[in-house]
Amino acid sequence: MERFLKRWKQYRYRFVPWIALNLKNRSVRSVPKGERDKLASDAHILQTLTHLLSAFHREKTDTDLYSPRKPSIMQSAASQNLALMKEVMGFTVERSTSSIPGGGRGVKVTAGSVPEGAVTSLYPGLIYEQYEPILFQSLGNPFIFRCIDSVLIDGNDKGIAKFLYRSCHGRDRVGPYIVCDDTWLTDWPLNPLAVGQYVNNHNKENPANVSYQEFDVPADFVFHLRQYLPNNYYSSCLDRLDQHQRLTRLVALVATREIQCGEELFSSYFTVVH
Ligand SMILES: C[S@@+](CC[C@H](N)C(=O)[O-])C[C@H]1O[C@@H](n2cnc3c(N)ncnc32)[C@H](O)[C@@H]1O
Repeated sequence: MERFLKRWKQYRYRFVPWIALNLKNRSVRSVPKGERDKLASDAHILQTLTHLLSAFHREKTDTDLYSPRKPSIMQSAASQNLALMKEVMGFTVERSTSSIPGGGRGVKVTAGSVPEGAVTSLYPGLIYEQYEPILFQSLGNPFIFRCIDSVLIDGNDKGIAKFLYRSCHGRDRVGPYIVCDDTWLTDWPLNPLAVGQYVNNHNKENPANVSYQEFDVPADFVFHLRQYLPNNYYSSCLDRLDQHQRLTRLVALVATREIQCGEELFSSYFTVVH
């Protein structure tokens, strides 16, 4: 019994509500604690993001919030950034129908091939510290992701989650500057990496090919590139002395092997930390 309880506590269920109903699908990714959990180093993730987001910014078209967001402008800016992703990273990923029957949406590699250890996507959403209230947002919500340190990220693109993300996005503007991206809530994400919330859990026929990895964006990250980061905090900057001096939690989905064009990404919703 004691052994059972110990193992139980070691589990880190990434998506609690769905996993609770799907114990038959359970299989586990086992990781050692701390740095050794990392498939890609923090320096590699930071370098990838800086290169890619700098390319977006260099080629930026006028999609600023102050101007009305016309679908045609947003669509062309999103396609342009997808092309830049291919140029900078050598591959693209996009949301599409999952190959798993009844699996809803999934994410596929749509151009090039993903090398092992590459950042394939990011898990967007509003970040909650473990002591912050999330009960109402979590009801019937399959998009609440749990980090290894129990920080929660709500990546739902509908309902109250969408409303709260949008309102925090507006709240934290610094003058004309946007400090996070909210276009992942639309059909035209300006950061094409921000589709990790649609990655489905692996099954027998489709073993996992990506793995979640927490990454904290340093406080001195290039300020004008923050407009492409698809995460923001639920808590107000007024609760903290300087919102923009704090680390920003991201979750990267890192390739565990080379993934070819046309393949779907699959993760493991279960992780055991030793
Ligand atoms: C984080 S969401 C993933 C995106 C989701 N497929 C969608 O269409 O929005 C988690 C939900 O995806 C579905 N899902 C994930 N993995 C699955 C699998 N292997 N088989 C069937 N459904 C799956 C379940 O409905 C689960 O609640």
